[in-house]
Amino acid sequence: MNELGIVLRQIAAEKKNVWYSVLFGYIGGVTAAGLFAASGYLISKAALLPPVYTLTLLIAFIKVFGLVKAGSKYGERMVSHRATFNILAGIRVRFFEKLEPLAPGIFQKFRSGDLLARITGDVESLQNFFLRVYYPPLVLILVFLSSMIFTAFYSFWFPLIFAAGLLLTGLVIPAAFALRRQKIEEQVRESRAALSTYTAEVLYGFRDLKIYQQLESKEASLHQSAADYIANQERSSSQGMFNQSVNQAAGLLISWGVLAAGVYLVGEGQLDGVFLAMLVMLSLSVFENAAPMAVLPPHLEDSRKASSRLNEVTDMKPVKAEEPYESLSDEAPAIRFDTVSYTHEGEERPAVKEASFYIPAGSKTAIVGASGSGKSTIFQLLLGVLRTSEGDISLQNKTIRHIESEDIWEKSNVVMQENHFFFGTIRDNLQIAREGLTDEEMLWMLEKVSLTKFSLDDPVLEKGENLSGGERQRLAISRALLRKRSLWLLDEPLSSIDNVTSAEIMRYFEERTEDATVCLISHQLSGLEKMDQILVMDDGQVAEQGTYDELMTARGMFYEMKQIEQEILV
Ligand SMILES: Nc1ncnc2c1ncn2[C@@H]1O[C@H](COP(=O)(O)OP(=O)(O)OP(=O)(O)O)[C@@H](O)[C@H]1O
Repeated sequence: MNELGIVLRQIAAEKKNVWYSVLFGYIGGVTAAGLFAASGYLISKAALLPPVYTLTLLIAFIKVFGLVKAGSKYGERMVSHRATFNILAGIRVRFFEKLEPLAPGIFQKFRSGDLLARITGDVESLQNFFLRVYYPPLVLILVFLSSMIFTAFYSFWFPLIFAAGLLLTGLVIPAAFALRRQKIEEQVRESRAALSTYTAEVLYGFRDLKIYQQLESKEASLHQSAADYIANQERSSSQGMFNQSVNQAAGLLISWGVLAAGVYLVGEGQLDGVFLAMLVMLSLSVFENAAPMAVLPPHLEDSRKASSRLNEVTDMKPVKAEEPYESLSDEAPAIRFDTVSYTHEGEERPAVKEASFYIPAGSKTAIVGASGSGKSTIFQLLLGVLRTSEGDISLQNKTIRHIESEDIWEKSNVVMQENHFFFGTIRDNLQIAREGLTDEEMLWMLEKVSLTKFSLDDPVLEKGENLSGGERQRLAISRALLRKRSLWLLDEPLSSIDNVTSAEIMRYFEERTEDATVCLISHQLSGLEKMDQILVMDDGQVAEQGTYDELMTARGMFYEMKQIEQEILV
């Protein structure tokens, strides 16, 4: 039951609606039984030609029972569904609250389609926990107990038959079906996750699949997984109906048992025959409530599995700062890496090995090195997206262990190789830089990054699909420039931009960042003469560091890289 904690906590928060659901459910069940029982009694009594006022009274009772039953069933549906929606909303909010701090590293563990299936399908399936597992058995037991007390006035046999019937329809039959259902529900869940994963892959990889002419085969897999999901759903619901029907048939058999016992007791002179129809009708009505019990175990199992899948995500520990927390000032930070190592999850080789360097406050540092040498990992460590216990990183002489990642992000301007753009307009995408930005400021910035062909109202498609690679980079850098922060982390921000435009942007950038600490990852070695320091990464290690002139004089790795670059350019 531990794994159901996520839904039980939300149910506890809905106490009032839960109690009302039980109350209305109980009144509905008892009045339905009363309605049937009174009808049975009326039919028998009418045959004995009683005074008219007796019949009128009975009919009035039936009408009242009918009205109260309808009202309370309506009330039960309303409050139980209100409770369910509130519970689902609460679970979603809680899930997202837990997911948010995990977001930077979440895709190392989960595929996006699978996450989507958890957020939608698994949360959705938890609605059955409250509606079918949590409170209906309570209502059923209360209605049964009331009926048993009522029928005990006629003979002790009736409560005994009712109890045996409750055991059979509420426990034995549902338990017998549980195992078979469990397997089917597992298949439904798996096929739903597969469908969601295939859908995400086809959507995200549509262009590449088309280019590599693999779209058809992927689409075929997608159709197959959709067909599997539908087939599994069909099997699941037809089996659910079958189980309910068997349970209903068992309930009818019990009612036959009530009839048989009643006939015997009438024959023995222990029961007045006028009550026979009433008792049978009562039993029919009460056992009708027991039929849905057949689907309780699978719903319980389904909810347990769905909760565990959600817990798998929410139990992940976010990379967090430790106490005592320290905060960064708005000043440009000095950065120190002291024998820092980091190995990515699932990898054996460290991406960064015992890296040590110092970046003075307000200085400009370039990080160069072959692809895969650990440059981006250094940035992720610096941003607190990744954390390591091997070595220490400090910002403004404070160890990063005590600084919350949000604090670092708040003080930084980050332009990565790929930056995200939202569906909307250029204005929407620039406005996220800072509150209160005016159109003039944004237009001015677009001019500085040579994006004058765009107006602020021009549309931007999801992920900036309608922009070229260079335009996306320029938009990203202009967004960062509008933020005005004192730490700049740039991961090849101009790699898709032509040299002339790139040089212009860099000139403006240098003006704007005179006092800031700037770290620039670059594959291009020209223009690095202006940097205060260059770090050369090789296989996760800092192989060389110094000014441009120092490295060229040393004739080491940087010098060799420069020679190769020149040979290629000539
Ligand atoms: N999320 C990850 N999970 C596992 N390994 C990773 C992950 N990200 C990077 N790596 C590995 O860590 C090493 C360093 O990668 P990193 O991205 O830091 O290199 P880089 O120097 O920035 O490369 P590039 O210049 O191509 O961007 C590589 O071997 C890479 O395969």
